[in-house]
Amino acid sequence: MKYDVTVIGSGPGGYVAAIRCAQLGMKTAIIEKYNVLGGTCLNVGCIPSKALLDSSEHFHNAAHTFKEHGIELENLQVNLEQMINRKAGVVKSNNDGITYLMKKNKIDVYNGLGSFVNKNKIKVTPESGEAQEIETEKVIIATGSKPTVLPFLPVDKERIITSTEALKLKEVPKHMIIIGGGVIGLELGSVYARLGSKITVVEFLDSIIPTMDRALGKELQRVLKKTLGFEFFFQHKVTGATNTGEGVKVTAENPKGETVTFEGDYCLVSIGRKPYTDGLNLEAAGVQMAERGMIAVNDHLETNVPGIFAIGDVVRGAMLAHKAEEEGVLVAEYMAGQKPHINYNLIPGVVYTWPEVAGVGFTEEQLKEQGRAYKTGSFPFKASGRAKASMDTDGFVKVLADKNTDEILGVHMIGPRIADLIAEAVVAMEFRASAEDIARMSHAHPTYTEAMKEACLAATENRAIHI
Ligand SMILES: Cc1cc2nc3c(=O)[nH]c(=O)nc-3n(C[C@H](O)[C@H](O)[C@H](O)COP(=O)(O)OP(=O)(O)OC[C@H]3O[C@@H](n4cnc5c(N)ncnc54)[C@H](O)[C@@H]3O)c2cc1C
Ligand SMILES: NC(=O)c1ccc[n+]([C@@H]2O[C@H](COP(=O)([O-])OP(=O)(O)OC[C@H]3O[C@@H](n4cnc5c(N)ncnc54)[C@H](O)[C@@H]3O)[C@@H](O)[C@H]2O)c1
Repeated sequence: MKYDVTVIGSGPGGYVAAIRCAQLGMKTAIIEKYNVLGGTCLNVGCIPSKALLDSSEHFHNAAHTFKEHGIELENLQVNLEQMINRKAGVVKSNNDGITYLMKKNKIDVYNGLGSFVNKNKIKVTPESGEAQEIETEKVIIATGSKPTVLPFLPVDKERIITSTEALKLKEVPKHMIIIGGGVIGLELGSVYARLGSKITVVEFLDSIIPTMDRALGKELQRVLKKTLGFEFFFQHKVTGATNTGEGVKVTAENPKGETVTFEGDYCLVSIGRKPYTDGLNLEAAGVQMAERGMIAVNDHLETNVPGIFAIGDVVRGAMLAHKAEEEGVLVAEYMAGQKPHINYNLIPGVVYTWPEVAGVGFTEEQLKEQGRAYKTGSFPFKASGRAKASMDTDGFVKVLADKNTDEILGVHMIGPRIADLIAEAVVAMEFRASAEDIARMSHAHPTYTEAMKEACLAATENRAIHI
């Protein structure tokens, strides 16, 4: 079989690229080594983690806030097995959805490991059965990433686990030690803290979610400690972890250079992810690598070999599903002769804790580093009528705008339903709105979105109304 384009990997980068290629009239194939489509995001990432975050949030609210709302429950219990089964059902229904989309767009799906024979020929080796070769004019590599593991942190998938195992535990841990205070650690830590686990986060740097605007990590740390009892150990360099049979022992070096030991029953290693290219046989096509295991690409996401492209977690940039999707669309449109563009500075980052956290554009730290003249406007949710009604008063919206032109340069939020609210900031910034533009737009009352308007009012001339 000969294709115009073959996509290797069916995550959000790969399957979206395949659909866009098919929409543009290319004869398209997609190769996925597992028997289900959707990649990390759908099978062991975004979707299952959000399913468990939702379930655990219901439980936490039932246990802690329902009474205040006048709803009384007796014998509240966690049925973890049902929670995990529901999650599996959510994943399955999305798997089916992608299979349907492949059919609808007449994309041929091959299950098996894809590896280059040469730049126009790919061998597909299924788990069982005969391998076959397909010919192709162009290739999009979308093979994603895997958790980073360190030699002194031997993940045994029993007690010392990664996010993949944490999404299907058979019991609620008594004490989960989390190595790395990034997105995965805080989201999955929240799931189990809400179900009753004690959570200890051991972080190498001096803040959680350290790449986001620093004000967000500070507020999230305060709230997670207050509402879920998280304990944080910063500037601790983890040096080892051992499965003791009944539990785990984690050793770390504290800021004074002393060795400290943490004991728990599970240890989640969430210290980042690394690009995944095992088995691709890139040498056969002559594709060059960049630093840290990434595939090297140019601005059009084309590798050094003309006609071979790479997108998503396997190339530079944020390891996010929506970034991978945009890149998939860009490559398809570029192949079709269009002139697509991605503004990487406006790809939002979201953490699905409660309160949720999100940011887009420059952080205050980045603006300081650039020496840019900027002004800030903030609005706390404790002054929002909507947030008071739902008792979600932690957090704020912070807007950074150019001091001279008033153009919005960054928006950083922590609070209720922020994951959805950040879209307004993205639209505003894509259209290069000023803070006053947003401040003058009507925002429905009472909604959480009013906090964005108020923060823009605060940034404009310090004229927020409700504070
Ligand atoms: C726990 C967790 C939660 C996350 N939550 C979010 C979130 O809420 N929002 C967000 O934006 N991002 C989230 N992410 C990150 C997100 O999952 C990734 O950024 C995204 O999946 C990257 O997409 P991708 O298409 O590049 O690769 P992937 O989704 O990793 O897909 C790559 C696919 O390629 C296949 N493959 C690899 N090699 C071969 C081969 N040789 N032949 C055939 N197939 C191959 C793999 O099996 C896989 O299916 C989360 C990640 C994790 C782990
Ligand atoms: N909501 C989302 O969008 C979402 C959710 C989950 C995962 N993801 C993506 O998946 C990727 C991986 O997530 P992650 O949480 O593993 O990585 P991360 O990069 O978000 O966080 C890793 C954290 O571990 C710390 N760390 C690194 N080495 C350490 C060590 N030896 N000891 C102690 N701390 C150490 C880092 O300083 C950092 O704070 C991220 O790039 C993220 O974008 C996104």
